[in-house]
Amino acid sequence: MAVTRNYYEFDREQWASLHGPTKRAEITDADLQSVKAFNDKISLADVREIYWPLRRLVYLYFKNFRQKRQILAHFLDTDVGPSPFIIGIAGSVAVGKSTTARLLDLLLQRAYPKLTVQTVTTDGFLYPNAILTKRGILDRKGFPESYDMGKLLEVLDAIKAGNPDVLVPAYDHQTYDVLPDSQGIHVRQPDILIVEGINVLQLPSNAQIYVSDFFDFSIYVDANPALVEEWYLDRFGLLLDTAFTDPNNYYYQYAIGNRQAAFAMARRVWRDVNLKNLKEFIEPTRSRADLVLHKTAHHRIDEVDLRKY
Ligand SMILES: Nc1ncnc2c1ncn2[C@@H]1O[C@H](COP(=O)(O)OP(=O)(O)O)[C@@H](O)[C@H]1O
Ligand SMILES: CC(C)(COP(=O)(O)O)[C@@H](O)C(=O)NCCC(=O)O
Repeated sequence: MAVTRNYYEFDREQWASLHGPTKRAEITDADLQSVKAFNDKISLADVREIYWPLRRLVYLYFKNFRQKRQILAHFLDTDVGPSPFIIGIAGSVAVGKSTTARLLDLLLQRAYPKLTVQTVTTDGFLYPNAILTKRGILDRKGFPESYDMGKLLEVLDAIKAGNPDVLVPAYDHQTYDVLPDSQGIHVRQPDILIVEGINVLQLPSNAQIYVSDFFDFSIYVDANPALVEEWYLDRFGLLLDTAFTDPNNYYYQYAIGNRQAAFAMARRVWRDVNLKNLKEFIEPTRSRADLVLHKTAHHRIDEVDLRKY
């Protein structure tokens, strides 16, 4: 293990050895199959070698968090009430944040069935298209000014304070717009909450409080932007053949039109919007994460960096 800057750096083999003593008892082959079912492209080797140690680390931090809450209650001689352990997951558009979030969610639930785990994404905090259009920033979707960060902070505050039912707005990639509140997600005092989004480690200037102030653990999913572009275009190609063929879809015109023109448009969107956003606003937040999962070709994780302090 090499220690550099503020991180311990592990290659894949070193990280895989940190699975802990109970690894085999906790997860069965049937569980692995259910992981596979949720995304058939997930490598089971990644689950064993990367996600089992990660789940163990998260659980150790979770136990420590609970102990600290008990100490606080003891000190104050009062019931401090429930408060979730919150995990933030950041990284580029299409790097695999939501896949990482869902996988970690599933593995935690499998290993610790008495705990409740919920996952939310921050894209529901984008301003509606009508507002973005009015402000002339529809082509800046995903950039800091396209999110209602005040609302995100309020919602996280309510969740962290143990509010029994907090509504998290949702985003629909189909219509390319935020959904009405009736279709939001209700966060109901989970033990662990995973919050995934490109902006979760950002520090907006003049803010008094940051999203990451609510996190007890944070992960940055990292990869070479040239690879992420490939994954973005792969996903675009898949959607072109499936979701985009729905006439209500924002990209429907491309699904029924010339395929080459559609890909040319997707490459432009990648270059002018998502890559620009990655370089200017997302990548600079990497050094704030507690853990960096670095991916190479085919989403294979080849290095894990763990923050020292
Ligand atoms: N570990 C993985 N193995 C294989 N494919 C993956 C993996 N993680 C993500 N993908 C694929 O990469 C694309 C982007 O992943 P996604 O989780 O949707 O990214 P994000 O939430 O960061 O935009 C999707 O097509 C997804 O199926
Ligand atoms: C809604 C998003 C900003 C969020 O990204 P995600 O959480 O899916 O990684 C992104 O998917 C997006 O729509 N970007 C704008 C440019 C584009 O159409 O890709």
